[in-house]
Amino acid sequence: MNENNTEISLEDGLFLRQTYFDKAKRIVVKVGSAVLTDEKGIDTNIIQNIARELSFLKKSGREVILVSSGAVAAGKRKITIPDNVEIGIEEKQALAAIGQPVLMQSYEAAFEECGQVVAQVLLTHSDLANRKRYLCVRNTILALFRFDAIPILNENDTVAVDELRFGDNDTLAALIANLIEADMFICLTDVVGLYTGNPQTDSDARQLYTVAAVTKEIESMAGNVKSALGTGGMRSKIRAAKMVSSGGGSSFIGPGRNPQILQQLFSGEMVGTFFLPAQDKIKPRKQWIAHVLHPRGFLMLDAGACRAISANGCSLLPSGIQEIRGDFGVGDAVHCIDPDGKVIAAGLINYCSSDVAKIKQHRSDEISNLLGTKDYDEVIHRDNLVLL
Ligand SMILES: Nc1ncnc2c1ncn2[C@@H]1O[C@H](COP(=O)(O)OP(=O)(O)O)[C@@H](O)[C@H]1O
Ligand SMILES: N[C@@H](CCC(=O)OP(=O)(O)O)C(=O)O
Repeated sequence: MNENNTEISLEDGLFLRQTYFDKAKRIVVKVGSAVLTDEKGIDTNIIQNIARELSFLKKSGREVILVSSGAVAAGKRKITIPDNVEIGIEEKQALAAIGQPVLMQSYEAAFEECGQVVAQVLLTHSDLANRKRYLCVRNTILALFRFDAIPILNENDTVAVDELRFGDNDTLAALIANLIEADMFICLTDVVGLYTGNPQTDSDARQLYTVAAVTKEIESMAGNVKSALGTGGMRSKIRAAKMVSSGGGSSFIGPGRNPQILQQLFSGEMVGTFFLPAQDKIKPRKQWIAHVLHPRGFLMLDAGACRAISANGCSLLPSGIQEIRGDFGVGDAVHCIDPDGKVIAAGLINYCSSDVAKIKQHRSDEISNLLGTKDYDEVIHRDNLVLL
C-alpha cells in the first residue's frame, strides 16, 4: 500500500485480483465508442471479439450484461452529414436512432456465431429514477439471465432529454451493476488502464494496477480529456468505479482492443487497473437514493447538523438547516452541503421547499406553529439519508 492508502503493491494486487475474479459470478461489461468504431464505422472485428470474450464468460457459468456505446458513432459513419449541419443534441439523438440498429445487427450476427442469444434493453434515466420501474428493469434483466441471454444495454438517446440523461454509459453501467448487485464492473476503453495523469499529455504518467479506494487523489488523475469518439472520459469511469465499489462490487478499467482481454484478466494476468470494493457497503435502496436520483434541491447545514448526521447517525432536523436552494416537493431527493461547500449526504425530504424555508433554523416542536400542521419531526429521516 502507498502512503495515502490508495494504491496496492503488485504482489498483493495480483493475489487480491485473483480472489475477486474467482468469485465474480455476475458481471457488467461496458464497451466505449472509442473501442467499437474506427474511421469506417463499427469495427466488426472488435464486435466479434467482444462476442467471443463475453460468450467465454457466459460459458464459464457467469451471468453477463453488456453495456455498449457506439450508436452515435455508428450513425455518423452510416450517413453523409452536410457540411453546413452542426452536430448538436438533436442531431446526436437522430444519429443514435440511425446507429443503434446497425450496432445491434453487428452484435446479433457476432453472438449468433458463438451460439449465444442476446437481448436489447434501451433505458433513460427516468426509467431508473422511478422506483417501480427501477425494480421492473431489475426483474427483466434477471429473467433474461434465466433465459441464458446476454442483455445488451444502451441509453435510449433518442428520447433522453437533458435532465433525464445518464450523461454517459460509464454511469449507466455502474448504476446497472448496483441495481443487479453485480460482483464486478469491467470497463473496456481505448487506454490500457488508469494512469497517474492523462497519458496523452503527461509523459511522466504511469499506470496504476490496483486501487484500494477512490480518493480525491485518484479522482484528480483523470484529466478533462477523452478520446475523439468518447463521451465520459476517464473522469466518469473513475466515478463509476467509485459507485460500484460503494455497492460492494469491484471494478476494472482496461484495454478493449486486446483480443483476449477478459481471458487474460480471469486467468490472473496483471493487465489494466483493478478497483477493490469499499469496506462499508451501502444498501441497495440507499444506493438508489445516492446515485440514481438527481437532487432537486440543496440544504446548507451548520457544523452541528453535519456532525449529527455524519458522526452520530441522527436524522436531519430543521434547526441545523441554514439555507436552502432549489424548488422541491415532498419525497424529492436533495443533497446536504457542509459549511465548506462539500456535499456530505443525499436524502429523500419530508417537506417541500417553501415549508423548509419556513421551518429552517427552528426546533421541531415549533413546526406545528410555523406550518399550521406537523407531519414529521425530521426533515430527512435517517432511513432515507445516505452519507456520501
Ligand atoms: N489519468 C488517465 N488515465 C488514462 N486515460 C485518461 C486519463 N485522463 C484522461 N484520459 C483519457 O480518457 C480516454 C478514455 O475515455 P473515453 O474517451 O470516454 O473512452 P470510451 O469511449 O471508451 O468511454 C482516454 O483515451 C484518455 O485520453
Ligand atoms: N449512448 C451513446 C454513448 C454515450 C457514451 O457514454 O459513450 P462512451 O464514452 O464512448 O462510452 C451512444 O451509443 O453513442
